[in-house]
Amino acid sequence: MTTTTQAPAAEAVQLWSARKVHGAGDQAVTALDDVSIGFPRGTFTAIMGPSGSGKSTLLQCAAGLDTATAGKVVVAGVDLGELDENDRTTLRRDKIGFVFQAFNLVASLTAAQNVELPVRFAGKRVSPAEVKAALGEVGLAERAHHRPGELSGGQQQRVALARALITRPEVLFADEPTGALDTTTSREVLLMLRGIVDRHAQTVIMVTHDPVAASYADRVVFLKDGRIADQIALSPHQRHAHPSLIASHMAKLEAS
Ligand SMILES: Nc1ncnc2c1ncn2[C@@H]1O[C@H](COP(=O)(O)OP(=O)(O)OP(=O)(O)O)[C@@H](O)[C@H]1O
Repeated sequence: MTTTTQAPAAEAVQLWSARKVHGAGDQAVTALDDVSIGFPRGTFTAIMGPSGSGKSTLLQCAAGLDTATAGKVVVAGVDLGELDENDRTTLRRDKIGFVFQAFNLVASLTAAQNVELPVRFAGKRVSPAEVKAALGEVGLAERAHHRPGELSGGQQQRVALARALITRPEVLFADEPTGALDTTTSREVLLMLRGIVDRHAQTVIMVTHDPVAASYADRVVFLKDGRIADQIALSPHQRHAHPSLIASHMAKLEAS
């Protein structure tokens, strides 16, 4: 894999003038329009914005699941534009964790076997102690042998979180991780995300429509029409307490 050192060490992910155009000709849609932003290591960023503002596109380009049409995306010091598809897949496997709204667990496997999967995919030996520790970290050590169907939605998302973190990724991308959960279980998952940032200096980038979910982050970035329209930094004592502040920024953005 080609490695470069363009990214300042402090940034886990950096976009420079990133542009993404879907389709061509009359059908062309500019989903990301000259976006430059850094995601410092050990921080939790929420990405919000109206429907169609480019949140998923930003996440997909930043995670190497899609390629920017122009500009540069650097993850863990590696310029994604310099990688071929194989190297991008390797980078995603080794450096990036994902959690999705739909959990995406394998129904026939136990919680422990689901958590082991990324290690197996990387062709590495699975350490039962590490799997146990990963499940312990999300409070599910006692549920290691349960299948997803025997777990609540919140517990399934916590297994997905343990699976995403077992490879100690440089960055964890979360796409509406609480979208399918009720208020109580959402809170458990958000506290867990907050905890891995605070305790393990994990970098988390989360797309959400929910101001309450966004209020667990250090920073909320608002997109509109493919551009960064606004940002708010939340100090530790402002967090959780200000979903209404975030909601009012969103309302202003949607009205403008
Ligand atoms: N594969 C695609 N082909 C064509 N247009 C696309 C494609 N993917 C996204 N778009 C368009 O790009 C723009 C940004 O889409 P994107 O999904 O990134 O927005 P979003 O903010 O995540 O939206 P939502 O909140 O509704 O999920 C939209 O206008 C969308 O229709």
